[in-house]
Amino acid sequence: MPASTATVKQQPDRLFAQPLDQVPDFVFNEDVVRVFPDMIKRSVPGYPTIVENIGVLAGQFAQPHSMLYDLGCSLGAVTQALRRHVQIEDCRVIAVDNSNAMVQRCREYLHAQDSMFQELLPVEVIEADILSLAFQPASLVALNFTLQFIQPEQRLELLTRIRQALLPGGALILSEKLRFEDVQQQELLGDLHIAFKRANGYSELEIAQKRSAIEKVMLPDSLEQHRERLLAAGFSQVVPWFRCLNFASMIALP
Ligand SMILES: Nc1ncnc2c1ncn2[C@@H]1O[C@H](C[S@+](CC[C@H]([NH3+])C(=O)[O-])CC(=O)[O-])[C@@H](O)[C@H]1O
Ligand SMILES: O=C(O)C(=O)Cc1ccccc1
Repeated sequence: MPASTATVKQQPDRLFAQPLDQVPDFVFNEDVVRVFPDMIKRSVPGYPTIVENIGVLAGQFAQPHSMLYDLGCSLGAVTQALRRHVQIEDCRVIAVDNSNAMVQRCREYLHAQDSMFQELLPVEVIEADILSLAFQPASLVALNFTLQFIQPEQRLELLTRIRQALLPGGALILSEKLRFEDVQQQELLGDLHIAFKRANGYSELEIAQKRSAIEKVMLPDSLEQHRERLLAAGFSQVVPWFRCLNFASMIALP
């Protein structure tokens, strides 16, 4: 499908604009898919910079005859960036998400990318739970704002399995919203994030309703928790490479 046909299905995010009697828990369904590119750009400070630079970083870590994983790929923004930046022999991108609505639209967008550019890395989009995935030897794994949606007690095991699949010289790139142990820091960065959303056109009602929709399903950790868990999973080094307000991205080396 040409990109123009695909993009008309995108809409501005007004999902929480009307008052709701009860705000349901956030799910990645068809309604979210329609507004997702707008939602994530207006909600996550630095998102476009992070996505593009994951492609650039991948160019340094990707190795011939290995897999590049995009875990919790949503509409495949990271997969597209990987394919823009990595041209290495016998590399394949494996994009995984457990939302059927996301996976369907992701495949459409990747077909559009295929029709516009030649010699892109082959890609496979899999609808699956990343917790039950058998990883093949990988030189790059991206968890771009996905770990925060995994049950906290399952995070260490997932990271351990990713670590075991990583080849020497490869990397995990982990991007997350951060929580802060210090009450004042939490309040300041939380308020600044709200100011970011307001500046991007969200009303107080939209901000409040979205907050209650995600509070039980998206559970951020602190930078210290991330570092300690990554080391416990067997990574040797954790290097934060991007930070904007309460959002950060780290490179974890095997
Ligand atoms: N257990 C799971 N297995 C597979 N997928 C999952 C699971 N849990 C959640 N997801 C998927 O993880 C994605 C999280 S969004 C990632 C953005 C993307 N990386 C981007 O760079 O645009 C982040 C956000 O919306 O803040 C959703 O598509 C879920 O369906
Ligand atoms: O909207 C928020 O407040 C967030 O923290 C980020 C987000 C972005 C997209 C879906 C769910 C959460």
